[in-house]
Amino acid sequence: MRIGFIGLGNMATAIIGGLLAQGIVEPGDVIGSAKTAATRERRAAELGIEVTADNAAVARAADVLVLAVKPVFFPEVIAEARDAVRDETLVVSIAAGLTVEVIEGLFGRPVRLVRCMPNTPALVGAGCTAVCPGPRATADDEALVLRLMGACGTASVIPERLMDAASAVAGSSPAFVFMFVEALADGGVAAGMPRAQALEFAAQAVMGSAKLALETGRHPGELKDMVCSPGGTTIEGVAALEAGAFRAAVMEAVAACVEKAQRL
Ligand SMILES: NC(=O)C1=CN([C@@H]2O[C@H](COP(=O)(O)OP(=O)(O)OC[C@H]3O[C@@H](n4cnc5c(N)ncnc54)[C@H](OP(=O)(O)O)[C@@H]3O)[C@@H](O)[C@H]2O)C=CC1
Ligand SMILES: O=C(O)[C@@H]1CCC=N1
Repeated sequence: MRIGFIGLGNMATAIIGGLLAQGIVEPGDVIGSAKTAATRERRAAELGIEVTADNAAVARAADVLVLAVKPVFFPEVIAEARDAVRDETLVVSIAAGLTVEVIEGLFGRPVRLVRCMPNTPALVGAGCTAVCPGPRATADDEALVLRLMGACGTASVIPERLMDAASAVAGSSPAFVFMFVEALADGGVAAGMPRAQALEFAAQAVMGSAKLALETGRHPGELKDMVCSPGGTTIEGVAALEAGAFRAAVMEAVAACVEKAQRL
């Protein structure tokens, strides 16, 4: 099975890196295209994959064709690739906001299409991918995408009406988490910690907290309460976050992402 990627940016690279690290594919199984020679050369060197400037060549070579350019470039890359997409080619879109109907409209004919919303932790096998099979995708197509993306973390089928929400909560949220990690570390540095140590402690605490929530299944409020000793230090920090409208800011960030996806 050959997997083709049109677009070799941040997300495609995270998926390819994850698939290679998990041993799901070999570098020779992957072909990709990018706009600039600089990106093509960098990805070929980093990942050992075949690269080309020719999007149609990627579509011709691929059993699974992943469309991994920004939504605004979908019309032009699909125009270049569509004649090379065969009836048996499985097309996977990872674009935010673009519905199955819109993508099929760009192909001008029915295609076997699965929409996915992955995130960059796929690179280290800890991704979270929402999967939405289009009407012409078969049960085998769905199973294949779940197997591929599941190898890079978790992968779950969701209805298309929830894809914009999943795009925010899974796709975009790593950016918010990294901002939080950076801010935690800044606070540690302000209190005298060396930068590298503060970053390591902050990232490890975030990872451990996520693991605790996932593995215990306990409500995050209960887990928060377990940290707040009566009259202790943590509740002072919780009060400071509430004064800064921390949770409202996070909810507004999710809503802003959803709104933007609906406009794409
Ligand atoms: N980044 C993320 O965390 C996530 C992104 N996504 C989705 O993934 C898609 C890609 O996003 P992201 O990886 O962040 O974007 P990037 O900007 O990092 O990468 C886009 C890639 O597309 C290439 N490209 C642009 N035009 C063409 C073209 N005409 N033919 C071939 N390749 C082209 C670019 O090439 P070059 O480098 O040469 O300019 C680049 O390699 C988007 O649709 C986004 O919604 C989904 C989930 C998470
Ligand atoms: O910012 C974006 O548009 C993409 C989609 C989800 C994460 N990154």
